[in-house]
Amino acid sequence: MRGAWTSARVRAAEEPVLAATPEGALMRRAAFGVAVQAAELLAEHTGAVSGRRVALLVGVGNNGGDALWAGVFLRRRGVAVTAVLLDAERTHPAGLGALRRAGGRTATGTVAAAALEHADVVLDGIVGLAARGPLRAKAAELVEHVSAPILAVDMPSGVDPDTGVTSGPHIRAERTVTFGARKPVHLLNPAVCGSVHLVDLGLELDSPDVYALDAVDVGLHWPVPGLADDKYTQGVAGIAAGSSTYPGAAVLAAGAAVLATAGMVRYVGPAAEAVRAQWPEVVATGSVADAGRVQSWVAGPGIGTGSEGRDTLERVLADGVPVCVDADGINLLARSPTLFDARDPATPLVLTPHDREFARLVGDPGSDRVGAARRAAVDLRSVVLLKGNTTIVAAPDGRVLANVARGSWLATAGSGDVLSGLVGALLASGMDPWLAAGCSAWLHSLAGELAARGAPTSASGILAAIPEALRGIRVQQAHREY
Ligand SMILES: NC(=O)C1=CN([C@@H]2O[C@H](COP(=O)(O)OP(=O)(O)OC[C@H]3O[C@@H](n4cnc5c(N)ncnc54)[C@H](OP(=O)(O)O)[C@@H]3O)[C@@H](O)[C@H]2O)[C@@H](O)CC1
Ligand SMILES: Nc1ncnc2c1ncn2[C@@H]1O[C@H](COP(=O)(O)OP(=O)(O)O)[C@@H](O)[C@H]1O
Ligand SMILES: [K+]
Repeated sequence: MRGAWTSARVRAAEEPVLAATPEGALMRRAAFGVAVQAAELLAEHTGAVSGRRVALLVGVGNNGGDALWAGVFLRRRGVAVTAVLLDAERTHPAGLGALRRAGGRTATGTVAAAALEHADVVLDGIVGLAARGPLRAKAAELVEHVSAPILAVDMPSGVDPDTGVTSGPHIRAERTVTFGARKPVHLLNPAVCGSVHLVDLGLELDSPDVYALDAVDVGLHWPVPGLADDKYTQGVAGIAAGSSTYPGAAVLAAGAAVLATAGMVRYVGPAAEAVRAQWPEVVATGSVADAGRVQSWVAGPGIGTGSEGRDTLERVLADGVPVCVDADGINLLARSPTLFDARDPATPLVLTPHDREFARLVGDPGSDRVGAARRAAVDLRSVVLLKGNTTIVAAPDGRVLANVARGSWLATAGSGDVLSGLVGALLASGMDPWLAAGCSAWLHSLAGELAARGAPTSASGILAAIPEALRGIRVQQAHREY
């Protein structure tokens, strides 16, 4: 798993390393990493390094200092470097002196505009860890002149380092070189960072503020039956979904659970006939009382918000096994919070709201979706999976992971029902509920991409792509084992 740490924690971790190293050593190390990546970008885009032009956008702090020192290293490779200073008086003195000695130039006014317009690559050293708010007017005006690829120093300027939120003009980088540790922006808003490269500064950091999964993580955790397993030992997932009006939600959620893991799926509800017709392997009954034992429940997709749905949800929450509550189940909880009392707080609960359901439950998530999901998880003593292009999964113990979707094809009717079936299957396997929700979101996104392949798909298409997505991560796991 990759981790990211907030700017305050990275600063705190830098302190002892700064104290133990000669002055400027850390900055030069960081800047060298920037120069290496800048040279690579130059070579990729222009076919050469020596003789090419790099412009530096230099703010008033150490982020600007990094850019200036990177300019020094690029000069040594024969690059023409021009620094555009946002405030000459407050520019990093050692960096500026070193760049001048190395033959770099500084520019203001129309010369600066021309340097930015003609650069082959531009380094964004406007602001880093100390960033607050969007680019200020002067910086924003200068950035207007840039059409070359931008390499962000530490992070793209104008973007909040800890939330990834943009609220005005900001840099959109092709590549970002960050130092010491990834910051949340790198996991939460990769669209503005481009590819992220990490320069190790020897910082000591544990328990990241935000995690992200990759294919190997998901492949390693996804349950695979062993020699001694049978259909029961792998966990039986129960699906309480659908209604006579919405049988499709039940078919999709049950189908996702069938395809996600081996073992067994039970269904309860008024859509039993439709579910059986599509998935003959599902054991379908009319009510929770008749369902037989399960190791997890999914409750909510398409159950409506009437008394029947409410009774089902209450029974499921009282069943003493992990539950994933989605869609109408969340609306029912929002409308009647006393329903939460049916649950033993020690039994895991995963809530999977989209923004509007989240708002009904605990209020508008706002732009800081990580903060909102984290608070909701603590308040509701549940894992909260807040859906969106970036899906946030927060656990009541404070762990948060972010899953950035591969494109937006998942935004299609019934897609969430498929996700809830995946979560139910992984909960039944006994997986940690936070990880179960995270792995589900990750695989859902991959299945969406495989189903779409560049053209609109459907929830049924996403469902049908689950086996291919799983085969893909099993291959990754096999590679890791040898
Ligand atoms: N510490 C270390 O060991 C190492 C640190 N390293 C590097 O230092 C960086 C942190 O440097 P830093 O602390 O000097 O602040 P930095 O981010 O350059 O900001 C400077 C000033 O910009 C301003 N400003 C704020 N918002 C703005 C906006 N939206 N648009 C425009 N301007 C804005 C604000 O000043 P103000 O004008 O408000 O007085 C702020 O004080 C870090 O990201 C990494 O690159 C590496 O060398 C590795 C070793
Ligand atoms: N713009 C988007 N980009 C990527 N994924 C998205 C986007 N919008 C929604 N999604 C994903 O699509 C799914 C939609 O779920 P949901 O809103 O419950 O739909 P439904 O109720 O129709 O099943 C979620 O997994 C969500 O994360
Ligand atoms: K920057």
